[in-house]
Amino acid sequence: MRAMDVSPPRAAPAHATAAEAAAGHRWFAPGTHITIRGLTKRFGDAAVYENFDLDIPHGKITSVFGPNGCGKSTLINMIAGILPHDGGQILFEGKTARETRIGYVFQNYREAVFPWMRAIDNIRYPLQYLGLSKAEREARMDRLMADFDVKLDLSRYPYQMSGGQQQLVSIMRALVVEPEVLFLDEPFSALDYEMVMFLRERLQKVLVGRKVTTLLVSHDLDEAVLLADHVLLLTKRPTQVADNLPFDAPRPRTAATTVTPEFIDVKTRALEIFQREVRK
Ligand SMILES: Nc1ncnc2c1ncn2[C@@H]1O[C@H](COP(=O)(O)OP(=O)(O)OP(=O)(O)O)[C@@H](O)[C@H]1O
Repeated sequence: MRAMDVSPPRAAPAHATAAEAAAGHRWFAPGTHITIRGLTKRFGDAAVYENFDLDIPHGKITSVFGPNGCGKSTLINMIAGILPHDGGQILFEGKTARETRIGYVFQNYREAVFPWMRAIDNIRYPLQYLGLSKAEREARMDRLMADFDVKLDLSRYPYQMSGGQQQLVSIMRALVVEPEVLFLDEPFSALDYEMVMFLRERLQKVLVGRKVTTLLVSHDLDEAVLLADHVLLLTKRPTQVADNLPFDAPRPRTAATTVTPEFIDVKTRALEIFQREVRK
């Protein structure tokens, strides 16, 4: 039997190769939170990912953008550990997804919130699994309420709330565990614009303030760029990284950010890369 690798995770001076990853190395480049090496995923005979490598930076927001069906949701679901992969390695500073506190916000909030629970109980729900004292659970709830500055009556049930309000509940529920990594799959796509602006603004404040490593899948290029520290552009299948564009405009970013030259420059470059990939 092979001895288990019980050495502590360690930062590496350079990137690990896929072969090193396959050999069970748990080291990671400084500043990197998620290290993906040699990732492979097939659905039947169709390879979605083949020997895919990626480093995701710590405490930053990375937007994932790419051609239709290239595997954006598949990627974040594999990283989050809710979809198995066929080969390769995904580590969070040397740890597995199970050893990492993760939050996930789905596009379909109607299926994500518990209809039989009041909004406040939906938000509080995951805290019972963290083994915290009552005082600490209450402190977490208070911090979250203060961060979001919610004016909403949270004693209501989901059916008494608008779609945007339900998505706010599901975002708050994902954040109450104070995740190290947050996954957002098209979180605003079915919401009205006023609510989208409110959620973008509050979410940015919390994620940047708490330095949560975030992966956001968005079909809206404006949104992908607006919220991101890095815009990860993917190719068609088998999917590879087409480019990874940094965007370091000051925060908070608002609708006014979208008319700045920096924003337009990154968006234009992203669009060129996207169109090149779609035409291939
Ligand atoms: N459970 C599954 N069984 C078979 N094929 C699947 C399954 N899940 C995804 N696929 C296929 O894998 C590919 C990637 O799917 P995925 O949903 O990750 O892409 P996406 O980039 O998020 O798509 P979209 O742009 O439509 O949101 C698609 O061709 C999809 O049809």
